[in-house]
Amino acid sequence: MRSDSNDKRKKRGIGLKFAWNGFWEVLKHERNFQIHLIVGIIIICAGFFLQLTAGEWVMIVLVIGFVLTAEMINTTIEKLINYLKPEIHPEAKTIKDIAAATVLIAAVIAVIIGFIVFLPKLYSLL
Ligand SMILES: Nc1ncnc2c1ncn2[C@@H]1O[C@H](COP(=O)(O)OP(=O)(O)OP(=O)(O)O)[C@@H](O)[C@H]1O
Repeated sequence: MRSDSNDKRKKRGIGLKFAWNGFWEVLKHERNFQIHLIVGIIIICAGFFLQLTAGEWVMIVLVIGFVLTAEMINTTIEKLINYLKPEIHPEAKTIKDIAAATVLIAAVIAVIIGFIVFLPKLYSLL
């Protein structure tokens, strides 16, 4: 019984370690992810400066998470295609283009929400 729960805890720890490895891999090697993360950090600093409300924070944190997650899914799909189909192929192109579109949609939504949240605050500063 006790060893069962120890095993479960150990497995959860290993799972977290693998997830951290994946995050670190993307952080170290993926330029677009690095850019999105830096922009996210700048937006969070601006949020503190402009004293966002709880509701505004929820929206900003959600869209930052949405863009970073989309970027990670895009990277995963690119790596999967490079592994399974390294040669030029029209299906590989379509799959990669659709994965890239996921990031584009997330980024456009993030910019729209950023404008909705930040423009009135910046306007009231002037
Ligand atoms: N095997 C392939 N066959 C056909 N077209 C491909 C293939 N690999 C990539 N492409 C085309 O090149 C584009 C860029 O793919 P690539 O794998 O270089 O992504 P990337 O430039 O690393 O993308 P990101 O900037 O999002 O990391 C794809 O969207 C696709 O249009």
